[in-house]
Amino acid sequence: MTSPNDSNKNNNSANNEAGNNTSEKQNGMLAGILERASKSGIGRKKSTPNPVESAVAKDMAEIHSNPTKLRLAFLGGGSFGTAMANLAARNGCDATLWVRNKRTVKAMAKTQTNKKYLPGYKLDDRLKYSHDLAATVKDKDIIFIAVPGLAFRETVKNIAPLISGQSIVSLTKGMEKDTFAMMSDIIKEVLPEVNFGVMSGPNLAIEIMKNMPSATVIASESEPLRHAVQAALHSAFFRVFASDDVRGVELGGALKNIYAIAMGMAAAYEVGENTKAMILTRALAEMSRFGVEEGANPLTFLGLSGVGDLYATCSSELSRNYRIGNMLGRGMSIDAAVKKLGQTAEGVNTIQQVHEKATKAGIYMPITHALYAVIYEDKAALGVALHLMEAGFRSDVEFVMAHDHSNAALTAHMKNSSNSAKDNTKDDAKSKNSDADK
Ligand SMILES: NC(=O)C1=CN([C@@H]2O[C@H](COP(=O)(O)OP(=O)(O)OC[C@H]3O[C@@H](n4cnc5c(N)ncnc54)[C@H](O)[C@@H]3O)[C@@H](O)[C@H]2O)C=CC1
Ligand SMILES: O=C(CO)COP(=O)(O)O
Repeated sequence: MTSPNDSNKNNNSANNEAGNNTSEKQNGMLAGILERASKSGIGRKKSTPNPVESAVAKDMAEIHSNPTKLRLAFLGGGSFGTAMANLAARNGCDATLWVRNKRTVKAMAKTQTNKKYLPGYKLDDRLKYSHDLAATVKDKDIIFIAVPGLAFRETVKNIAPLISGQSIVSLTKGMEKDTFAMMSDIIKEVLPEVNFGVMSGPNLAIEIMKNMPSATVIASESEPLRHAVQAALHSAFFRVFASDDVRGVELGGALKNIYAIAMGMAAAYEVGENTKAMILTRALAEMSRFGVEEGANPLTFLGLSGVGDLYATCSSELSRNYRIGNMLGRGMSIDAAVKKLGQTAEGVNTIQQVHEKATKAGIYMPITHALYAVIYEDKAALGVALHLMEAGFRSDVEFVMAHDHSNAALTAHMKNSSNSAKDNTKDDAKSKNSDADK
């Protein structure tokens, strides 16, 4: 199998002569960043297919022409697990949705709706429901997990003894509390032999239920798994794109929740479009900067799972994170806002994890730190926002362009000019005094 890296190498050598100047220029522009991303190897390394991968791989050609062969489990009966299971069932796959509560399962099977999380939306007749985890997971090709980040490890541990040849795909956009583990880290830790992927993108569940055209990204090192997920979920309403940057795609989905909270809060203050554009764009810079430190490819943040999801969640009241921010902006405490929402808002925990990690690692994340100060240190939002605006000179798009991002030279120059202006003023004053003395 040829990896995307191999084909890049071939293209590069074919274009070597003609493209020398351009490629030097690009190397200069991306100086160090791509190198750091590839050195850390996260999300870029191609592992040798393991026995689990071969379960999907061996049927790949058939799956492509006939996705109905796929047997899929969806764990987590909230809005997203239900929406994705429904898409798969509608595509004709053998799809089972596992929900932990027996009574809820009975009600869903009877009414073919998810009354609590997606009220009023009829689910496909072919979707099956179960509260029996072992029966749901057994003999499946792919297990999609859509439980909140805080319940992810427990869920993976519960299915671990049931895994024989299944692949796992995380749909969760969270981070584990205190460990800073992403969901793919948890899968690797608990089930090191298992073939896995993560799916993330601008996918507000209710819009998907309304058949509003949407797109997402499946990221995995395994090409067969990427294809199988595309075959399972792709439709005229829902496009599934592929990536091999697991870390970048997963971080995009988790980090954007922080900024959806910031934007919801800003909206409560009735900020203008310029302000929203500034927050969104500087959020993207922060996400990419953090991503690079974590071994992601910064260019992934320009895709659906980065800027795409950032835009969707920062602009919509359908986003639970946005709604939390809005309630905070209207003066509610974080505990009261979470209680009122009554659904998952991953950003509440992600702010804490990223604040802590960025502080320890010295990663410049001013918006995240500012939000943390407002939410968890009870600082006044307007004062914190003013402080952000008064921060020193920075460069634009410094996460992909090689800049001196502290702008040290310019800052020093400004300092010198202001010092010499002060000296001149002193000199003027001195000479005025001495004139007066005369
Ligand atoms: N709702 C959306 O539009 C999207 C959500 N996501 C992500 O999907 C994940 C799940 O979110 P939603 O479905 O929206 O959440 P939700 O708040 O709608 O539902 C969460 C579901 O998880 C279940 N659950 C909680 N703890 C559990 C445990 N220990 N074991 C088993 N089930 C448990 C709850 O009973 C509930 O059914 C989150 O990480 C979210 O960021 C991703 C894309 C879109
Ligand atoms: O991730 C989402 C859309 O892509 C859903 O966002 P919320 O979790 O903020 O509702």
